[in-house]
Amino acid sequence: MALDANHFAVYVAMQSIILSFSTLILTASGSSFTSSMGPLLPYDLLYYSGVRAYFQEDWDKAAELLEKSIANKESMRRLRRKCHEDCFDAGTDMLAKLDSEGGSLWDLQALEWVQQRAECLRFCVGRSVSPAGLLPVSIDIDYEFSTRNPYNFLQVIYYKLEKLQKAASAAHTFFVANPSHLEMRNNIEKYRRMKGVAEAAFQDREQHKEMHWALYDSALLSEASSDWQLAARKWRESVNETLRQTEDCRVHCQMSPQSLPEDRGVDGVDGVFEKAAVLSLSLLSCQQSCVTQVATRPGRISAQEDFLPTQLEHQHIAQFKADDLAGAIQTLRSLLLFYPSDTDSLGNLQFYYETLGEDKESQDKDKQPAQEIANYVNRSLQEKKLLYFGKENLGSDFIDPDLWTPEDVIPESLRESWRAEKEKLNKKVKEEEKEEEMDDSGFYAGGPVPQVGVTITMDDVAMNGTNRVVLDGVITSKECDTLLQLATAAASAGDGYRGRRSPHTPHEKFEGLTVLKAAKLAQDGMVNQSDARLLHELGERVRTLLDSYFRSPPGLFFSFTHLVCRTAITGDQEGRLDLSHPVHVDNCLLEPETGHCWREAPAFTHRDLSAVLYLNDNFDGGDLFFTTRDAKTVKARVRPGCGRLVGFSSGPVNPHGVTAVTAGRRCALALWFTKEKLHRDVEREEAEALWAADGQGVAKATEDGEAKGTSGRSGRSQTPKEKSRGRGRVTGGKDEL
Ligand SMILES: O=C(O)CCC(=O)C(=O)O
Ligand SMILES: [Fe+3]
Repeated sequence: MALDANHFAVYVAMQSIILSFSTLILTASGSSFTSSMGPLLPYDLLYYSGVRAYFQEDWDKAAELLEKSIANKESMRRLRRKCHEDCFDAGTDMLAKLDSEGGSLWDLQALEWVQQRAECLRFCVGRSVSPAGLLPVSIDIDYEFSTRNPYNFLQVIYYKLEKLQKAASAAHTFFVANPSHLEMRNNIEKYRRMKGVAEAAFQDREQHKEMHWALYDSALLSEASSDWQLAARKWRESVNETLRQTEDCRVHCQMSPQSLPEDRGVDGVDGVFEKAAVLSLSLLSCQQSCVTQVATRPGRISAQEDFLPTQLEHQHIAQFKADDLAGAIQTLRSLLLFYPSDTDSLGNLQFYYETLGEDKESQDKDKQPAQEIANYVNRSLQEKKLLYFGKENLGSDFIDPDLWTPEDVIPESLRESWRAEKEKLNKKVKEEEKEEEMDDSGFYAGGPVPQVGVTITMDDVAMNGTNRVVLDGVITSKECDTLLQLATAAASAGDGYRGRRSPHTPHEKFEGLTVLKAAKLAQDGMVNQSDARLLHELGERVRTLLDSYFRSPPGLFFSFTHLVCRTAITGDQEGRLDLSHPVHVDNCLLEPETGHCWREAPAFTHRDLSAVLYLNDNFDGGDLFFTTRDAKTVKARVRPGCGRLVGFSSGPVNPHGVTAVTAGRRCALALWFTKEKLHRDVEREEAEALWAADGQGVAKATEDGEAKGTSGRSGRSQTPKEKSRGRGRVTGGKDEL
């Protein structure tokens, strides 16, 4: 059976570790793995054993062991949390004596407190966990779990066991944390097309650990639909859940084995006090890093800045709009704990008080900030003071996760070196931006347009930017009509092409049809074969035009194509302020505040050239526009119309969005191209193979980008692909924008 390259490495590493566990495996593989009783077995051991069973293709055993390892990891976490709570008071009576005890005994009392707590925890954890379970887990295993790799194995295992619902759920769970994993994307697409796999199967099994994100997103959604009461409630829940998750993470720092830097650890030269200081600083640093951990979405590399304050900001606005002024004031005062001198917040507070008509005294008395936020901020400030002291005087390391840390907490010497660093960084970012404005994509607008009847309506100059173009006359009105009809026919065919709410706005419906879906619908007789072929063929036409106009380097591959319609939901358009598609960049995550564009998942980082071929203009709104990097100033605007093609390089020089579609249906053929063959659209090839198998050769892209006829290619299997050695394969995202 084929092995994934990464998994092969893991396998080799594991072999040696498995040997040292062999005695335990022998005993464990008897009754303990299947029994829910008895001490908790170490989840790393279960994981190693599960992976071994996987490579032996013992699917039942592999499933059982891997599931058990996931469950045991979770049980371990819960146990630690419970022991933390049970032992919270152990020895605290000693602390009370510290103040009153004269002489030199205070340190013994402090030590006694530490000892009593340690004894309580050791007993509490030790009675439920097997001795091996108390050993530290290797970094490799931690990494495997943090990237949700157990679900990568489980996906294959359940597929082999023909438990497709479970396989789909494992695939989805893995994909949430690995959104750029190309194979899994393909597999998910295939599960979706399989009979007997319900939509409900695509469940994130780890979602309970990331509940705050679900709440955060639903709060945003309520906001977008102006349901302020619900939004205020959701924001409150999201804040509470964020605090809870942070607490959970902090407990984990206390309860899991702490490793010290090599030179400062057990064998270091430090005396007892220095060692104690290093240990406590490493604990505090771990606890502070929970802010970053909780603010990082699964699958993302960077944390969302100012996560908690941002939520409070949203919450108070939602409360105000829901007429809960008292609540808004309390939340705003909580927010002010982070940024006490923020003029906007102070202005808002004043406004709220005036609206309530209260005097200052009753204001201060009644509406104190939420206690849990006050505790959070106080504790964090104390920790930061200690950590900065350690950084300045004890050589320890600390990366402050917060933007709100007041200047006076940071030692002057550090501030100075930071200022210098920041200046250097700013200079670098500016230089990078300049370079990016110049667009290093390898495209150079201004080449010939090799099709009779096509005109250049707007070029870089007319569009105030770099590598942008509007061409007219690319397709005929008959071709527009055919594709519009295809969209309608596919929509009414139902399965695989159901209109759903737009991912960007609740006021519009959104439908997307890929070439492969169209080919399959045609095969099933749901749409015209020739219409489906036209969808494919027009893509080729667009590629030829843009390849030439942008003088692209040899080899421009299709990355994703879909026929997409956005329809205004009637009766739900009043006072719309949102966009049909917010300002974005196609191949990176735009951060308008800094102007930086992060080339990381979930952006489609491999896209190099974007194209939108419009099919109609009988709708209101729906203009495409290009902006500056801060997403504030519109630099160019394009009104869609039949046969109009917009092309632009997909990088940071081209931030763009679409204004709200407030009446009618706006349809376009959206395409993205990539210079990397690895990222070409294999679904497109699958469609071509389908036609070829039916004896209908199609014009197909060859590797160097030329078109030629093909026939007789064999179709690819419709099963999820097993992990394969080497290169990944990609299709564009499903129903993506
Ligand atoms: O439909 C359009 O005009 C642009 C859509 C777009 O920007 C996108 O799908 O990324
Ligand atoms: Fe776009």
